[in-house]
Amino acid sequence: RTCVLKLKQQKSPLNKLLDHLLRFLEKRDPHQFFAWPVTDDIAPGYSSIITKPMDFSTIRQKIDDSEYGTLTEFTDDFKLMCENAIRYNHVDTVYHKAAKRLLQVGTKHLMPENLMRSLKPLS
Ligand SMILES: COc1ccc(Br)cc1-c1nc(N)nc2[nH]cnc12
Repeated sequence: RTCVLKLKQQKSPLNKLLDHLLRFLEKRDPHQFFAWPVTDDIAPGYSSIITKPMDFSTIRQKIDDSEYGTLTEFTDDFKLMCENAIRYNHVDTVYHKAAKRLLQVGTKHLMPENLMRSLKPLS
């Protein structure tokens, strides 16, 4: 029985990379605004304005369920998460500003030439 369990836990190279990238991106959200789904209690009317919610815990679950076939699908969810906060929150809020900064830092490190930098220690 244990051998089957071990096989299941074997991570694919893509999942190892996405795991590494997620941890890197989560570190740039010190206030944990993006750690969990935004609720209507936290942000009135959020669910009627933001039709495709996304957060780091959902991204984590999708990695663990091998739902990402490519890096682009992961990057799209990361950008969606940031853009939701940029759209819902006014420009002068801490959430709008945090989302813009996270998006800028994240896209920089998700570019191919910079990806190699974070890939090297993994190889
Ligand atoms: C999970 O969301 C939060 C958690 C704790 C706190 Br304090 C704020 C938020 C939050 N609030 C708003 N208005 N917009 C967001 N976009 C992403 N996070 C948020």
